[in-house]
Amino acid sequence: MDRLARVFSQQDEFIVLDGGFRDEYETFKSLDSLPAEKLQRFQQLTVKLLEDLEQPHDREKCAETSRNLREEGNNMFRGSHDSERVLKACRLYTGAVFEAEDAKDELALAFANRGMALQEYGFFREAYDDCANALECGYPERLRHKVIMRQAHCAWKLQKIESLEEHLSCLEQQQLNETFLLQLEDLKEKLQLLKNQPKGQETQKGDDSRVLEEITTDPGQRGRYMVAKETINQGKIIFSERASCFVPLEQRLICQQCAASLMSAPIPCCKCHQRVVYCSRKCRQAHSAIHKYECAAYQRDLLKLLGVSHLALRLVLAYMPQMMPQLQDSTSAQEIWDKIINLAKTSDTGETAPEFLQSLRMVSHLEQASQAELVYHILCANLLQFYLKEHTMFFDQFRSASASTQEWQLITSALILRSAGQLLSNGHVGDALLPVGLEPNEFALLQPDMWQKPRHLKIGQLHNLAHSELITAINLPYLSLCNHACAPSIRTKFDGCSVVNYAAKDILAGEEIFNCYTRDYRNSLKLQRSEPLKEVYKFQCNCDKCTRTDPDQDYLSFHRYRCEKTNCRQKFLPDVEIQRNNLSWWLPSNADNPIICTVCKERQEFPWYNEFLDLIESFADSSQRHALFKAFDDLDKWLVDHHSLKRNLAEELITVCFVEIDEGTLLDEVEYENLARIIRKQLDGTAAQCGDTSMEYITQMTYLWDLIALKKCQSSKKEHLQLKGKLEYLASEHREVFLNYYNDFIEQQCK
Ligand SMILES: C[S@@+](CC[C@H](N)C(=O)[O-])C[C@H]1O[C@@H](n2cnc3c(N)ncnc32)[C@H](O)[C@@H]1O
Repeated sequence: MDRLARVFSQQDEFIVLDGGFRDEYETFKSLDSLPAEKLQRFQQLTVKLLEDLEQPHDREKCAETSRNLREEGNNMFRGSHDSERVLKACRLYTGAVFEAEDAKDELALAFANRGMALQEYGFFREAYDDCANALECGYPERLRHKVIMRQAHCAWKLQKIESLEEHLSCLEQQQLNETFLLQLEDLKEKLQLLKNQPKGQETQKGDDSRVLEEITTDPGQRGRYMVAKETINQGKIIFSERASCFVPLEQRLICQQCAASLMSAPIPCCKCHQRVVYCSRKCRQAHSAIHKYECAAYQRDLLKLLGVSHLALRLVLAYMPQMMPQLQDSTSAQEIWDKIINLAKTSDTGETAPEFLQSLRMVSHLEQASQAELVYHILCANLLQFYLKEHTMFFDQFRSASASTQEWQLITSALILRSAGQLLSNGHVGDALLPVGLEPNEFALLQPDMWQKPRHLKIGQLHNLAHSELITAINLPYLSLCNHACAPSIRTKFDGCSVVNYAAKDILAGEEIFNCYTRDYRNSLKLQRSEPLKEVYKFQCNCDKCTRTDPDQDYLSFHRYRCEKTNCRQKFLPDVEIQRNNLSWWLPSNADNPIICTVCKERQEFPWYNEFLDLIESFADSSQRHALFKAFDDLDKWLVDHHSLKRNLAEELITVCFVEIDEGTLLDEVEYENLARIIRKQLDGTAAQCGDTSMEYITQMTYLWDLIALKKCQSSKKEHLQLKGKLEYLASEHREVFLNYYNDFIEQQCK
């Protein structure tokens, strides 16, 4: 980052924005028209930066590290084949696959061995892919029949008749020993059985594809927005959208094509130093049209430095081929740019318009950005365009176009800048559930302590998925048409690179459908929301919640106290102004912001707070636990209704309890019931403040599921079904895991 900041601060002085920002094209045109010597100095800095980012690569070292990990995997696999050891071997082999990088011989062996372990564990689709990976990387000729046999076996398990036929016919042409001949005969019989099997009925999809919403335009600042065409009941799906452009946040190792976060056999790009992975060969193939232009940037670890401009680059890489038919006859950069702007002005805004057109039409407030912010985005766009020119074949696609390559370079810089500006006020971030405390280079499905078989957790392990993280920055131009209100009308479920939007309440015909760009009115003060809305989205919120006489009443209802002074003991709501708009005094950053009783004006000392934390610390000591549960109940004396601190303290208590349980501490019956009671109370508080379909609710719910699965608390069938109903709001990869857990351990208790 330092290096980038240094170069950008040197390049800064070359950017002259006399007369302000006109548009993206004019900005780069004026940069291009700098005196030749200046322009050369400016671009030399870019060249030097890209050179400096190059990283040394020692293939020998990679091969050695990979070999060692593979051997460790072999030792693990050679022992007993209990499922935990097999999964440990898969994890070690995954390390070998990653570390091999482009040391192809080692890579082939690592893939082959991982395929063997995955097959043993029951991940047949992934094992099949790994066999293909091993063969592709040049697995030794004399042993290839072993890998093909394994592939055939997986194809049989996956009921892929054509692939099975193909592999068997390939094996028939090989010289096989007796054991392999027997296996071949066996698989041939299995193939016949598969072929004779009656075909499964095609399931009819219900046709509920009525469009419930439409886009309207306000000529003023509010621009386009979404309204309900008919009454939409709470919980109904309003619309879904699949994004073709997203980037992993914080260099997270999720599938670059489908954003899957639960991977048992991640396939890395072997060239870009373990920074890019796919969940399958299919995804790797589908992403190759983008990755061929990004690989060299990942090799230099350039993209993590560029924030929103990386996503902007993806938009340009993905949409350029779709725009080309309309642009390729233009003879000058000016003409191309005018056509792009005209495309963006056409009126077709619906869900059915191609994604690139929907994206071209997204609003941008770049003209209102500060000079420093603007210059930063200009320099990022310039850097990326220069990178594409020097290190990729990106500009080859313009060879048959009428305008010159230089003109396409200008257009590319301008488009990256334009997309970045649009994404600043239209981009979204997607979340997913991940195991608590997972290292960035570890994979959830390969954690041996958690799983009993593929996608089936061990009993009592669901809470280890109780951690929601932001994993993608994602372009969803249709969802972006929703304007903001502090009480959103939708609940957005992120499912990989798709979203499903549910009605968060009943919406009447003709009513506007709002998203919420910030924390909502129950989770923030008006002032805390209005700053980012002004800063990032450039408007002042006039929604119902912000314009009522007491705009903070809902948030404050989660901050009601009873005064601790004996001569007062009145219920009070803190005064937002006196509290300097920050009521979370328990956070270390707010330590100098004590709460004052608005009735007696006395400062509150909250002695019970530290006492409670001390009791949590000594949770392992069974003699203290009773006092802790009692202290939790006593919080009701000072924290009124669903005070948000009560939720926080419940969370601390529940987390510590489960850490102890995971480490083997056994609670007695009463303690478990107490714990279940606290979790239920916590869920009630979460439902009140965040909603009972929120990620907060779902993550907290996992603790109760574990106690029910372990038969450690009383629960009713009604409660089980209520909890099961929340699965709807999970991404499909997680829903499968939760549903397996329900079926494995909870369903039977309903009978
Ligand atoms: C994600 S876009 C929403 C769609 C946008 N109205 C359009 O025409 O494309 C965000 C921008 O819409 C405008 N906007 C969104 N909500 C608004 C509101 N409640 N009041 C005024 N403007 C709003 C702001 O310009 C904001 O930067």
